[in-house]
Amino acid sequence: MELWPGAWTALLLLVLLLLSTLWFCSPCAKYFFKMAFYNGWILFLAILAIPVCAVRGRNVENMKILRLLLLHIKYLYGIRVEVRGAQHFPPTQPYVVVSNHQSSLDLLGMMEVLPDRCVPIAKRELLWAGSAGLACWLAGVIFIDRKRTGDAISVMSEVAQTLLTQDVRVWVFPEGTRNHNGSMLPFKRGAFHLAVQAQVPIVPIVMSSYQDFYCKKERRFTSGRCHVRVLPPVPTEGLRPDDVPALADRVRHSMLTIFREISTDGLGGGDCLKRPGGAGEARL
Ligand SMILES: CCCCC/C=C\C/C=C\CCCCCCCC(=O)SCCNC(=O)CCNC(=O)[C@H](O)C(C)(C)COP(=O)(O)OP(=O)(O)OC[C@H]1O[C@@H](n2cnc3c(N)ncnc32)[C@H](O)[C@@H]1OP(=O)(O)O
Ligand SMILES: CCCCCCCC/C=C\CCCCCCCC(=O)OC[C@@H](O)COP(=O)(O)O
Repeated sequence: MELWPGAWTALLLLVLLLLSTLWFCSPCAKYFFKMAFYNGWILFLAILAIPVCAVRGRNVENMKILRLLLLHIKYLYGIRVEVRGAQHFPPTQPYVVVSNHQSSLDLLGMMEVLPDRCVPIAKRELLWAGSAGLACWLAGVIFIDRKRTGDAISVMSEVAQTLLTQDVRVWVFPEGTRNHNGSMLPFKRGAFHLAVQAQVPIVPIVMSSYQDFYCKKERRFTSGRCHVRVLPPVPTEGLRPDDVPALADRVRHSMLTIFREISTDGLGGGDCLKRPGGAGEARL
């Protein structure tokens, strides 16, 4: 079917009008647009990053390129990221960073403080996230198969060696999955075993609750502020595998205390916690 040339313009204008009406009238539609753009923009940036990173091959130094490309996203979304405690990063030695994991938006806070030669540990599925997966692989992200505990543990043990021999730092989300419920899940112990095996310090990092600007359940995503707090390193020298459970509990407790302190409502309560009868209400 042939369309009158002006019809294309009219159609385009109609679509734009529809999209802008949705944007201004429906917070839910706005949420979906913003999330779609977030993922789409990262996939696009990854396409730009791949050829630049490929020159060096798989190399932790490529993480600097990803970081540089990702740092502006907070401005696009009107999110102010305020960092405190960056002086706590040990200047030279290897260490294990542990941080809370609320959403893929953690990338914004993470890029703000990511130390040099620091690689995140990620679920294997991310490797298949198109251009983003390839960019992560080129930047040395360590992938683990969460369905195979034995394999994941042996990857972590290899990482313990790499930390020391190649002078790298590792970033682990010890909750092991995203958690939107305004608290922290029990910590898995892989990061702590890793630090004890390598006898390197643990640097806890806490990102405040996103509840004032983001809620997946309510489909709400506005501008806002996120506090990122780097806590003093926790030494592991002299600790043995038997000490890992107590170490993990101690670190989680200190992180949860800070999370509640820096989150807007003073409790670190997630969006659903603010509503009577909300899904996470019983957790506090
Ligand atoms: C410019 C464009 C850019 C485009 C790119 C976009 C992004 C940019 C770049 C970078 C960002 C990438 C960031 C990606 C982040 C993705 C985040 C995630 O994927 S989080 C999910 C994956 N991570 C984790 O799961 C880490 C935490 N998990 C653990 O530590 C786990 O313990 C585990 C090692 C994975 C194993 O888990 P599993 O559930 O299978 O078992 P358990 O935890 O129950 O452990 C069983 C048992 O084993 C003990 N254990 C654990 N580890 C060890 C070890 N290393 N040595 C010895 N023993 C170990 C554990 O303690 C349990 O025993 P027990 O119960 O007795 O304590
Ligand atoms: C710190 C977050 C890193 C985010 C990287 C964003 C990449 C966005 C680009 C393409 C979008 C497709 C892939 C989406 C992957 C989202 C990454 C993420 O946040 O992983 C979650 C993982 O941890 C835990 O997984 P589950 O919560 O158990 O399911």
